Amino acid sequence: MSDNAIEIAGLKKTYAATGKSPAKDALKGVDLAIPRGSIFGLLGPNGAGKSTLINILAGLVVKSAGSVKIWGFDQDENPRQSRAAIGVMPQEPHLDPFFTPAQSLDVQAGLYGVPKAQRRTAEILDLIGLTDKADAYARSLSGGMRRRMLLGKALVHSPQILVLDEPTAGVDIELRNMLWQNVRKLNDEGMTIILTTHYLEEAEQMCDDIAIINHGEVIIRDSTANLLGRLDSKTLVITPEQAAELPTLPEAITGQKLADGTLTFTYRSSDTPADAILSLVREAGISIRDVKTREADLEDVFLSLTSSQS
Ligand SMILES: Nc1ncnc2c1ncn2[C@@H]1O[C@H](COP(=O)(O)OP(=O)(O)OP(=O)(O)O)[C@@H](O)[C@H]1O
Repeated sequence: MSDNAIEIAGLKKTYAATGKSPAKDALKGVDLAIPRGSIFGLLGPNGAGKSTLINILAGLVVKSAGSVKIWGFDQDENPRQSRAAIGVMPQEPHLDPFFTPAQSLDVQAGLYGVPKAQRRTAEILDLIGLTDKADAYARSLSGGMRRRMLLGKALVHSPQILVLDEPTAGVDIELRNMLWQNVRKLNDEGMTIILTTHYLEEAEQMCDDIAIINHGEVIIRDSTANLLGRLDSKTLVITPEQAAELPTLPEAITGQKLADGTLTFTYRSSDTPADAILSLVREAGISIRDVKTREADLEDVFLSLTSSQS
């Protein structure tokens, strides 16, 4: 059996033309393998095709071409098994107005054919911190609690793979922390996690591997560590003792004077030692009050890869 949780080959999706909008190739032949046990980030600008990909995995959108294997089960040949292996936490909280949280989880488990004796309602309510709301009226749940329910519902059938579509968009810090703690815990217990997020700092902290999608294609897929190593650019941030102008710089160094008088120097650490910049600054007669360095982060990598394509 393969070591991949997900194997996607030649995946295409064309949304048919409607009224005035022409047909849209949302995925143009995606190949992607997601290792078992990993936390995998699917990133990309708006409209890149991330939701389309996730919705195909979730069985909500029908692909136009290609193959999708979930936990080794081909979606077309073994639809039931492939669906049982994956749980999806969608973006939008939606409320089951007639069910309490406990009932709602129970109904969801029923939809997945989980026998009563194997239902984990109490355990899931505890995980998502809603034990004391188990029997509350649905309408009394806050927006944050409704989000928690989305996570709970994605877990009722004990899937091997959990997909989170923008789980922290617009949520407060407490809920964000709770979500990430749960993601780490589930991953430590062996669950494969796939997530999309617009917060690149979060992806940098959480994900072992990352794929960046742009215009319906995977433009890069690598470990987070390798991606960060791709740009060996560094920035030296200097606060001068007195107001100072940027000195004349060689081509390999890009300088900027910020509104607060701080001078920044961006350079490739493999070509230019920081000392060369400090010498240039001193030779220009600038005395240094403070100096800091900043490494390239995932945002820099993301922009360098996607901006050349748009
Ligand atoms: N149901 C649909 N019918 C027609 N076109 C669609 C449909 N859903 C998405 N698209 C188009 O397909 C492309 C990919 O959209 P998708 O929602 O997958 O991107 P995304 O990367 O998830 O973006 P976002 O981060 O904004 O959610 C976009 O151009 C979008 O307008």
